[in-house]
Amino acid sequence: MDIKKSVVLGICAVAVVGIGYAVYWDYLRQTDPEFRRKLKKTRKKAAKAKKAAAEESKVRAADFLRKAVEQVGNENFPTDVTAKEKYFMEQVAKGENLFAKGESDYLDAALCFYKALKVYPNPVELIMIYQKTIPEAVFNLVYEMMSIEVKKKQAEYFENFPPKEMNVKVEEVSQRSTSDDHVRRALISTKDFAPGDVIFVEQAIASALDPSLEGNEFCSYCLKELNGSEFHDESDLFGAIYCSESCREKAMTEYETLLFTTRDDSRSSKEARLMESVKSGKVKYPLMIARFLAKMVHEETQKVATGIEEEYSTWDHIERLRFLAVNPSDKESKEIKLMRDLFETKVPGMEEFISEERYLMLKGKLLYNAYGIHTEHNLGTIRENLEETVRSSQPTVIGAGFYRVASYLAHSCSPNTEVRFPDKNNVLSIVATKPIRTGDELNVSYIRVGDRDYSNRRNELETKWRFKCTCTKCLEETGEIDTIA
Ligand SMILES: C[S@@+](CC[C@H](N)C(=O)[O-])C[C@H]1O[C@@H](n2cnc3c(N)ncnc32)[C@H](O)[C@@H]1O
Repeated sequence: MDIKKSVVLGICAVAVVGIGYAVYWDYLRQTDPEFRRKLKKTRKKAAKAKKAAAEESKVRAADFLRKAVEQVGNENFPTDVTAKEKYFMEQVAKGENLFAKGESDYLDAALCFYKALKVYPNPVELIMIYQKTIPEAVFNLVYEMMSIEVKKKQAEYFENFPPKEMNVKVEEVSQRSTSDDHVRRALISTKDFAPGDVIFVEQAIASALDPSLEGNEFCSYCLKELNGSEFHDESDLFGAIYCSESCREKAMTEYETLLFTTRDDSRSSKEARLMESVKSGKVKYPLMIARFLAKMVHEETQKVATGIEEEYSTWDHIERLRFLAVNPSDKESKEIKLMRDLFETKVPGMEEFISEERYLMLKGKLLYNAYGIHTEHNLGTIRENLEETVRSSQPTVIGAGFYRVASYLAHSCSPNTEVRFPDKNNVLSIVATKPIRTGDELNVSYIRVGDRDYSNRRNELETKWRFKCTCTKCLEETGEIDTIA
């Protein structure tokens, strides 16, 4: 018998045995209930074991990834360029060798690629390269590590921010008032203070002068009054003036070059239209939003250029601030169009980032959280625009500023702290006005109190910040003091 035939016969014999066994099997299945029961049990057990094994390997992988992120977070990475390059090349080569070995080494391979990301100057670009060059399963593991890291960082936000030296922490407090119960975030003192003590000092994320003062006596960057010495920028066709060379330079680097350096000074230019809308609407927030967005772009480009990344970006800080929703109207649609037109030619893709939802959110956050910046000058003609609900206990303000930490301060008509601008610019100081103990909640007055009665004050607070003030002063005046435990 030749080999070919024997192979065919062999196959036939196996097939016959196979068919015979299948028939016998089917017969048992149909006729023997005990067999059927056992069979079902065995199948269930096998499926269960398979599921458990898959679960276990998933849990093991998740545990590996979590621990890996933790370990990488505590690692010291090289800082100088040559050492970074060397480390990067080593990790990438190691990762490639590992994934070539097969699935069992995918986790270790992913860890190498994740470590390489830590020293690469433009991580977003590298992720895009990974997506095209490494196996999908490994890429997904790298991606998973990145999202664990982001979630961990976000979850720890209020443990790391505000920094310890600011003497305050953000905590959730439950508000028991006569009208409603809700949880709100508040600033709690981490030290004792006497009246007059400065609790913290804070730089603005973005600020803007009242439009009537732009280009006129006040510094466009720090909002300080000029004392004769003005610094103009030749390329700025919109008349911003500065109190010092340093302010001019900062404005140029952070936002001005991006926003307003243009060869087109016609009234129809995008820049001119934005300024026209700010001035005619007598509102500060569009300029603040434009500056804020430009600053974000600057922050991102700096990150790529220097490889240095702050623990939390400005966007991370902003994201957490609460706000009141702004309903879209024609006015907002026009503002959004203006903003998109302005950015579209300057930063590709930015016009998509400025979605209606994002713009309204930013506007809501600014109006809800910003502080009016006051000076001691007698500026009787300058009044807060009614639409701009910036917080201020002073009747006159020269502009507004948006701050990361001070945003969390609650209101009281008889507050234990005060917002001050001691250098007569946009740098804010929170100063104790009463003795403060560690653990006390800090508050400021969102509105001018003076001799206004409680219903007048409550009206303003309810209209602008949608809460009913139940501070001791209000409760004393209303006689409600005993109704709150
Ligand atoms: C600018 S935010 C302050 C931070 C805010 N508490 C948070 O949770 O992020 C203003 C909002 O805080 C709340 N708030 C401030 N002072 C309050 C007070 N005395 N009583 C109740 N709610 C207050 C109100 O909801 C108000 O609209």
